[in-house]
Amino acid sequence: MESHRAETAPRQPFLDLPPLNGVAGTVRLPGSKSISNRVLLLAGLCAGTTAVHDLLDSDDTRVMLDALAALGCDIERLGPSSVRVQGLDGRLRVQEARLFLGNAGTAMRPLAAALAVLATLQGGRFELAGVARMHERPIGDLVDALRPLGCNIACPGNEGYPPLRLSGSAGGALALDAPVRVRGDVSSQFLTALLMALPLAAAERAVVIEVEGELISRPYVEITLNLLARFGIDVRREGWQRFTIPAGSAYRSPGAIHVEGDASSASYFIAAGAIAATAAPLRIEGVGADSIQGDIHFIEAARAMGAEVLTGPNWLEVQRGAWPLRAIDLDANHIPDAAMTLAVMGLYADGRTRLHNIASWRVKETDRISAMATELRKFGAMVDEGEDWLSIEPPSHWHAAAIHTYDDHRMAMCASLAAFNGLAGATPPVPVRVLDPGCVAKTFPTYFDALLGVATASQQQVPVITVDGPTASGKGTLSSELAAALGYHHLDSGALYRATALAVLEAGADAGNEAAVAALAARLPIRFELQRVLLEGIDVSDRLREERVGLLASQISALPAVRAALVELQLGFRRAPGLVADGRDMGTVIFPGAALKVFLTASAAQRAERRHKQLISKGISANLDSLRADLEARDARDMQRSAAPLRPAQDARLLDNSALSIEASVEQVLAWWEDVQPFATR
Ligand SMILES: O=C(O)C1=C[C@@H](OP(=O)(O)O)[C@@H](O)[C@H](O)C1
Ligand SMILES: C=C(OP(=O)(O)O)C(=O)O
Repeated sequence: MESHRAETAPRQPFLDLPPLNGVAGTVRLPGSKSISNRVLLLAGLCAGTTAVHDLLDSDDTRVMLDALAALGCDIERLGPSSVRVQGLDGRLRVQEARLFLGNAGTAMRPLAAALAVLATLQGGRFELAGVARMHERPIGDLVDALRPLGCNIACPGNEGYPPLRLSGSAGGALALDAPVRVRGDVSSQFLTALLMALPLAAAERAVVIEVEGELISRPYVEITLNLLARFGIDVRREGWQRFTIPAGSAYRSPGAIHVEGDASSASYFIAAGAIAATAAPLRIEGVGADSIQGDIHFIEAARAMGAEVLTGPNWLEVQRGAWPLRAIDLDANHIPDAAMTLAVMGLYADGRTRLHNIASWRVKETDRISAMATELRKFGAMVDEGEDWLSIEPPSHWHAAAIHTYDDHRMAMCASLAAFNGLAGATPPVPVRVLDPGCVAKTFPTYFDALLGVATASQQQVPVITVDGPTASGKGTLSSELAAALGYHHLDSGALYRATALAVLEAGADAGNEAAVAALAARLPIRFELQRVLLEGIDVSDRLREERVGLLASQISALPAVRAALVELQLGFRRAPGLVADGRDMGTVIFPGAALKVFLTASAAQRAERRHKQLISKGISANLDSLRADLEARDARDMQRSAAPLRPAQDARLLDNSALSIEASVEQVLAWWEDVQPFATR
């Protein structure tokens, strides 16, 4: 399943968040999942083309886009978050397709209904499947609503659950004389699905849908009605029980449509603001009080807990009000997704927070009542659960915990909010390990970047791993692999010296003038981006590897004033979630308090051989003996220089990788890293 994930989501098996102590700045929300998938499907069904702007790019929308493409819709990318969809005008262009819909309820349910209706009227065979959890999420109430209309639907796995097989032959008809009856107490998506599918059969007659029993998650049906209206379908609603699609209804493209930011995704930042925006409000852009999404009402719950929220057109500003937060008792049926965020806010409250009427949590990405109870207890909270409720009392003593996320994006995003525990008085503040952080790909692939873009941590709390060692010991490769495995930043301090050397060469400065070189170092306009080094915005990664640059770097790095000039710059790389710093004096001088220090060595013969291979593979001829002599001379110079000589820190762990593969070295360091972590692995 992970292979289907949006590549912008984290890939590592866990992400350790250090204790966070504030939030500030502005965050821009990704598009709403619920709006994106509805708009895509409606654009696919209607006549004409629809340009969709600010579309969410995530696993859930990708499966919808792929499904529409498989059904023969032309989809043109207009930009990073815009597409143009050529609709099918209600006529099947493809008679057979197998659609993989991941774990997207907003794709599975509406597509099932639309394709069941179209296959019955026009003929066709369609198979709809998803990930294993999707096959445990009920769809029986929708199947039971469609079968009496004459739709042929098989559930080859378990009755009432996906996968589904939908089939029909051309010239079929739907039995629509009696109202279509659907239950609404398990998921509102079944009603939504019928409301989007049945306009396809309402050209000549009105279609009536009646809800049996209670309808849950009602605001999502409002999103549906709102968007149907944008596409030319004016549904008449009588309470929440009866919906009439008027005779003569036909989908009409609005031409262009803009997707609001996701109000459920906003909840994590509203919570972060309520907990940690103490100096100035956190600004959240993309959604405002006039949103058509029901989860905007999360604001009221957050206010009840103490948040100060200002709203405007398409923006929110959130600041801490009451502190600790006030515990609340809330019927959260209207905000099933965002209410999970309230459970985590409960960790910061002045008593017991109780959420009820949330039975649907049990049939979503995971059994969310049970998952939330299990995981929040790991922090030390007292949590009780019932069939349709959850109550949370904050920890009296916080524990560092490794949180299982159950392939549920919201569990991962919620867990991250526990990293503010220092503000709740945790002593010491504890880090939070989020297992499988990549599951946020479902609706918010860049969530952790967004959070860490506005969250602050005290530098002392940000973990550092240092990797020092002689030239060609492989510390660069080891460090970048470690950083990737942990989702940490990487400081290649050697590159700073090389970049300074390049700057000296470019400026034609006198390399012997220590003060002049130090002045250049102090103003170095350097940036690291995706494994590339930029100097004044220009990619100089390859030039930094040039021989003359390396030689000069080695020379100027012996100058104390140059080393001093680069200290601040290096310290600045210590940012959440953590840092892997490689060089020659990382553990001894720059980060003497690092939680883990590695001193990497390999025999001179091995290192010379590696460098030789590297050069030969680039088509550069090289002599093994002279390479080895150069290396040994460089070692001697590095070890004997007076300013920060190359030597292991007293508390460094030595790793001789002469006979180790890169993977084995990475594994060894990760094992050492685990040794110094406070997480109890359960
Ligand atoms: O229609 C929608 O877009 C949704 C409806 C809700 O589901 P239920 O109606 O199953 O509660 C919600 O949880 C889901 O994330 C999105
Ligand atoms: C319940 C959710 O998703 P789905 O659309 O798959 O039902 C959710 O996003 O929290």
